[in-house]
Amino acid sequence: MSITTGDKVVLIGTGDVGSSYAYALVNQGICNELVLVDIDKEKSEGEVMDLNHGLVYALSPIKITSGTYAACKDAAIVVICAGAAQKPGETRLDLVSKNLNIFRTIIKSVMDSGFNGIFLVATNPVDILAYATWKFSGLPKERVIGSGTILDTARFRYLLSEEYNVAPTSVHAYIIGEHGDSELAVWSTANISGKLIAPDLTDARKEEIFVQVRDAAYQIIESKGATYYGIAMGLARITKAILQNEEVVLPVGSLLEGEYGHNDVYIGVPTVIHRAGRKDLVELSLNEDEQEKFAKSVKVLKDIQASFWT
Ligand SMILES: NC(=O)C1=CN([C@@H]2O[C@H](COP(=O)(O)OP(=O)(O)OC[C@H]3O[C@@H](n4cnc5c(N)ncnc54)[C@H](O)[C@@H]3O)[C@@H](O)[C@H]2O)C=CC1
Ligand SMILES: CC(=O)C(=O)O
Repeated sequence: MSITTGDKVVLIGTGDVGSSYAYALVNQGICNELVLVDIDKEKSEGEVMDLNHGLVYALSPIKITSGTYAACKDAAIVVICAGAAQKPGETRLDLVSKNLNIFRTIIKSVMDSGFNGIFLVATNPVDILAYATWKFSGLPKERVIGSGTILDTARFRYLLSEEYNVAPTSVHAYIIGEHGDSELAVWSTANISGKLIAPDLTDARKEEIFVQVRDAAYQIIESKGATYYGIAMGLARITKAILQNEEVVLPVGSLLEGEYGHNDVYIGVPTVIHRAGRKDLVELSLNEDEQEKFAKSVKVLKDIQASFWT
């Protein structure tokens, strides 16, 4: 059966991340139908009311309702932001057991609806949960995408744009690996308009910038309790790339099948995104140090996978 067309999006989980994503979708005119689902129905209904009250000022018309899993049947994309979030001092990986259990129920409910579209997963630990979504749904890998390092890469590009006083869009640089503590910056290819950045910066400065990226979530959670605007805009960007068949390269969570020398793991790598979901992966030419760090990041994720899937 061919993939569902149209541009209906169903959002599961309307907490801080989900509601910010919905707000970004409406403001950017990315889809024409949005259904909000949450175990806390009152919360999703409240979000729907609030969003609808801004519609007269929205970029383009959009129908926003709250609903049940039945709404997934003809959805082009189901975006999952449901589940527990980190509390101060917790890592993303600390959430794994709780959120895996939630995902078992959610993915079954979505698939039972007759869903035939693309999953986009944001809940943490996002790489493990994207892998779980792929396993639980039985959908082809192309149709299960994690948010991967879309946010970490945006943080990296922002910090470099501040360092060099250029727009973040003119900085071409990637964070790859786990969306979490074992991620890495690909300094060897980072550039501004083709000019390599690495030779310009001392090792100490590079490390400082990387640590700011890696630990940004901890800092924001400590100061305001949660992070949501950055990821919401990243999710909106991925949604737009899918619905508009952009074939743009974005650093998302994709299944590796031999790329970068690894297999059977969802992890953040530059990936071509189009209307059928994920297309090819872009294999960056990593130097030896980056290859080693990437392998360590893969191992962190695979060790966790091994404790849930034998
Ligand atoms: N991938 C990324 O880069 C980022 C991921 N996140 C992750 O996103 C997730 C959501 O974070 P927040 O929105 O801040 O949390 P939140 O606590 O504000 O919202 C979670 C929502 O999920 C709902 N929910 C829980 N169980 C459910 C179920 N079984 N079915 C449907 N809905 C259910 C809750 O009612 C709540 O509305 C967390 O896991 C967080 O770590 C957060 C920021 C960045
Ligand atoms: C919470 C989280 O995953 C982030 O802000 O990176």
